[in-house]
Amino acid sequence: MGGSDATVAPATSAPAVAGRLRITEIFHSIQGEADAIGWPTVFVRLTGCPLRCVWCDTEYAFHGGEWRAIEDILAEVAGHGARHVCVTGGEPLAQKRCLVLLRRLCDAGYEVSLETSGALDVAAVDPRVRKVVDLKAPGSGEEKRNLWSNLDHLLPHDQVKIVIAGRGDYEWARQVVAEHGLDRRCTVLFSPVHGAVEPRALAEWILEDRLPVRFQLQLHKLLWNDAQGR
Ligand SMILES: C[S@@+](CC[C@H](N)C(=O)[O-])C[C@H]1O[C@@H](n2cnc3c(N)ncnc32)[C@H](O)[C@@H]1O
Ligand SMILES: Nc1nc2[nH]cc(C(=O)O)c2c(=O)[nH]1
Ligand code: SF4
Ligand SMILES: [Mg+2]
Repeated sequence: MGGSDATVAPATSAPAVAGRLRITEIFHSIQGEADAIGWPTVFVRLTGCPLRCVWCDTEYAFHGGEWRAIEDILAEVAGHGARHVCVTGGEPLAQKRCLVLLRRLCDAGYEVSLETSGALDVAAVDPRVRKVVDLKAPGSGEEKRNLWSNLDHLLPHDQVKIVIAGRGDYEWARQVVAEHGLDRRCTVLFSPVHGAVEPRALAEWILEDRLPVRFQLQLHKLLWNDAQGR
């Protein structure tokens, strides 16, 4: 085999302990967003995010968390007994090993979705994962972070989500959808920033303009109005 250097293990046989991720929380709830809305789902929330969207509802995931081995995460997920798993954050793709977690979850047979900011490259995400890729509108304060090449990696089961803080964001989003033919690539979701724009106003703008996009509300906030968004 020629593998005389015992300190260099091939990546595929690296012990589980080397595959740690920083995790804020793992919890079981109703999926409140995107295509899998309504399904009982286990959420794996990875710690840390390089963005600072002004309306972010998950600032508690920016810092802290606990380093956990992938095997340990998989065991806790399994213990909840759900078919759907959502990997979110923070920004999950900011931790490289997130790609391994996603692959392992798919291998284990779960329906896996990934919530991502659209600022990090999604090219290496397992194609079995349903990617929910945000495009950050100007009202987020993070428009400059959009990685437009991510649009080239969208599969029909993926979704693009634009979270809208007002009429200006809506007009930006309408133009982006048209310019990039987004509705021909995958489902496009428009979601109001919780508490910032009247959901009915956004619904009526979409109807008035006959936009080929899907309106969504964060169902968990209607159900629980929990500051931690469960
Ligand atoms: C907390 S983020 C975590 C994943 C990733 N960082 C991202 O931005 O997609 C999950 C989703 O919640 C959305 N979100 C965060 N704060 C929100 C708010 N105040 N109102 C509506 N959606 C919000 C984000 O836009 C994103 O689609
Ligand atoms: N119930 C519930 N559904 C969600 N879908 C996406 C979430 C997220 O924070 O990414 C989320 C969340 O925080 N809670
Ligand atoms: S990218 Fe996601 S987690 Fe990061 S600040 Fe924006 S909404 Fe919050
Ligand atoms: Mg949330």
